[in-house]
Amino acid sequence: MSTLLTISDLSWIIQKKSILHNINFTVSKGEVIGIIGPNGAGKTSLLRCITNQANMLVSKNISGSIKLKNRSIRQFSAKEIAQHFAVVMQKNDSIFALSVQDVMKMGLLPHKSLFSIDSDHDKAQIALALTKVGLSHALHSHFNLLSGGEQQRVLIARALVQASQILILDEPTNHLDVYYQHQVLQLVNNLNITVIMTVHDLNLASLYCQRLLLLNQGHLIADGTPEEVLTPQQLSQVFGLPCQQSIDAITGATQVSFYLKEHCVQNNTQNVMQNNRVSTP
Ligand SMILES: Nc1ncnc2c1ncn2[C@@H]1O[C@H](COP(=O)(O)OP(=O)(O)OP(=O)(O)O)[C@@H](O)[C@H]1O
Repeated sequence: MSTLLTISDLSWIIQKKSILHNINFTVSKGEVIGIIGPNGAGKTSLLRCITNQANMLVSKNISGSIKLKNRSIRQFSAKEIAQHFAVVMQKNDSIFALSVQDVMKMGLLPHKSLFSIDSDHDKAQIALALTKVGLSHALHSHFNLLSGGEQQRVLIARALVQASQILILDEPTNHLDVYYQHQVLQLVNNLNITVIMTVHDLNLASLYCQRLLLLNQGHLIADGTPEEVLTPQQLSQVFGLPCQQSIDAITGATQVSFYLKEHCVQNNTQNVMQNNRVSTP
């Protein structure tokens, strides 16, 4: 697999606090990577650096390098970045006193020249993407009148029409009910493009990501398959709760569960200890 992104010695300090500390990893074409870790670990900050939001890599507080196809990301124009990355972040700007159709059209902008007219192909792309996220009926709805979950699905559909090589998603399952959590992550998996996303739900991350990066306090603690990263020892240390790892009987995926000691039923605990990998912080 060819390397798309190379992150080397990436560090970011704000007000003497280390937000990201000496991060190193590469991303190969076609990988689906989940970034996991507790609140404040630096997950969103890492995504922001990778996509060089607001040209932030020029900031003197950020050191190290990010290369896209062997070229420093600092050398890419905003339009080139948008051609390579489709980004759905958690905090959206106030663009959304718009119809769903207008929000979707914004996904086509990186590939268009100024004043170019919408083609039938564009309209078909928008309709297809909305159908994929179950919102074909919402084309003429006001974006800001949709529920949080529906808005999230529109933004993912907008990223789909952008047809970029790398999809960056910050908590894509936020606001989604369990049905759409699986729908959206399955959809993302079936795109056959490179995906980097932050995910809070470790079991969803395990099911849908082939590789996980575990961050804690700005440090990259582990990088590997779900089975390698979701170890009870690592997770109980990072999240501060006892943790057990098991294999899901239906999916065969590595799964983890956390619990408080107060919630353990004595006999069950002994069985669990015997059958599964368990660790306490
Ligand atoms: N612009 C900023 N100014 C000051 N501190 C910041 C800034 N951006 C991020 N931080 C701090 O950096 C740390 C990492 O934040 P970040 O949003 O990347 O964490 P996260 O892992 O995505 O958290 P969450 O799971 O809660 O979304 C936090 O302590 C946050 O307060």
